[in-house]
Amino acid sequence: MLDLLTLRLKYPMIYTVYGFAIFFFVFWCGIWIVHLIALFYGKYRLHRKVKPLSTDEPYPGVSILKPLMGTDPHLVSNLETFFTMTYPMYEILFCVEDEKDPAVDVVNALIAKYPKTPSRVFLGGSTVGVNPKINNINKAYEASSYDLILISDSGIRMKEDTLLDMVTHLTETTGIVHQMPFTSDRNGFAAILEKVYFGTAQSRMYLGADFLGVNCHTGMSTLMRKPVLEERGGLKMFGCYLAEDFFIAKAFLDKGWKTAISSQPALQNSGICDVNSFQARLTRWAKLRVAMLPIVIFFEPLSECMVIGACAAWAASLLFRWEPLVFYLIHVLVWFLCDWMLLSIVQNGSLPFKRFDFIIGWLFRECSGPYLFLLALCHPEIKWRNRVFKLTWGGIAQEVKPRIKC
Ligand SMILES: CCCCCCCC/C=C\CCCCCCCC(=O)N[C@@H](CO)[C@H](O)/C=C/CCCCCCCCCCCCC
Ligand SMILES: O=c1ccn([C@@H]2O[C@H](COP(=O)(O)OP(=O)(O)O[C@H]3OC[C@@H](O)[C@H](O)[C@H]3O)[C@@H](O)[C@H]2O)c(=O)[nH]1
Repeated sequence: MLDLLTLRLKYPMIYTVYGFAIFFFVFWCGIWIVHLIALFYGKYRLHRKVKPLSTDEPYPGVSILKPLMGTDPHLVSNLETFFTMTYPMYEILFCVEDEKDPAVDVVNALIAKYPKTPSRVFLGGSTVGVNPKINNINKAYEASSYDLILISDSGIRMKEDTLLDMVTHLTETTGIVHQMPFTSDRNGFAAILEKVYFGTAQSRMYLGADFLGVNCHTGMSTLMRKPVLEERGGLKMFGCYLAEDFFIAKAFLDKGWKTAISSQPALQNSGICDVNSFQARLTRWAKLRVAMLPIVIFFEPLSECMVIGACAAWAASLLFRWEPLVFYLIHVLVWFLCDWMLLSIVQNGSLPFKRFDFIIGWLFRECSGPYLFLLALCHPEIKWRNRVFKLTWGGIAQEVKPRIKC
């Protein structure tokens, strides 16, 4: 009788343990496929020579929306790159919420310096939702002259041909072309950390997602078709989300449009570059992802090198009797080498730091990543610039001291 009871308890336990081991091992194999996709697809897709559009058609005009809030030591030179692009037909619409913001003087000086580039300033914003970026740019969006809208955050730097590169990727079936987040070359440990993160962990998932058509649209530099947005009621309809980028792309995908990354990654070049604000930003983004897609609570930590390595080492020791420590160390080493290759592909040129800096930056990122994610889960309130928000499941945002109902 006792034996029968022991057997009844023992077998489900064994099945469960082996079930977990098989799941971890299969997931680990899946992650290596994502590594391979990112390496091959990144090599094939990024940094292609920009081809001019066919001479039969005129270049489509682009309205560039620049939400600004405050200044930093790089703001002038970053904004200046928007005036020196070679694209033939575009306008720049600067948006500043607070009329006393020092960014207003910066913008006015640049407009005076480049009188031939059509540009305007929109002050005061308009309260169409809770998302302060949407509130800031909606007036300019409504006043924009062209059917293509480029939303470009304040810290973004453009090359002369970046806009052309984005427009050439906008095929007949593509509704949105976005730049994969990356960074320009800056000095200091925080800059290394940012480059390592965006060029490895994030690029891997971003390239994997773009290859498989999964929505990973990040709105720091994104070109979209205004008529499609208009069909959905305009930009203001997305003001109730903090992750407006994700929901805009979802609206396009639901309507049958494709989204695509451009060949040049986004050069983030904010003059504020420190470890704390970088980590706060990653934590904020993680909170957005968790609220929009709760399944990432489980999968995102598992996609981290150190976590999946440990799970797979345990699984391999159980399933195949492989030595777990050796397995784990080889796993970390190969992951590290793949990340180095991926970063070199995304950078497409010499890196502004030594290999030793990469090792330190990479170890710091890989060890802090799971901790930051845990922090995001424990403190779901979101602080963005001078406001605090909370998100309900599904991604609808509420300001903690609400100014408008959404
Ligand atoms: C075996 C495959 C396992 C897949 C595990 C997926 C775990 C997700 C891990 C990392 C997420 C990186 C996502 C890309 C960048 C997102 C940056 C971001 O958070 N941006 C927000 C702010 O601008 C924005 O609102 C969010 C945009 C989209 C978020 C989408 C998250 C899901 C991405 C899933 C990627 C799956 C890749 C699949 C490859 C097989
Ligand atoms: O209160 C604000 C906050 C931000 N912004 C503007 O919004 C842009 C992005 O702001 P930050 O650089 O602080 O934030 P992030 O880089 O994290 O933004 C990113 O994540 C959240 C998404 O909604 C954004 O689309 C994406 O760009 C900047 O151009 C900034 O000037 C405002 O206009 N008002």
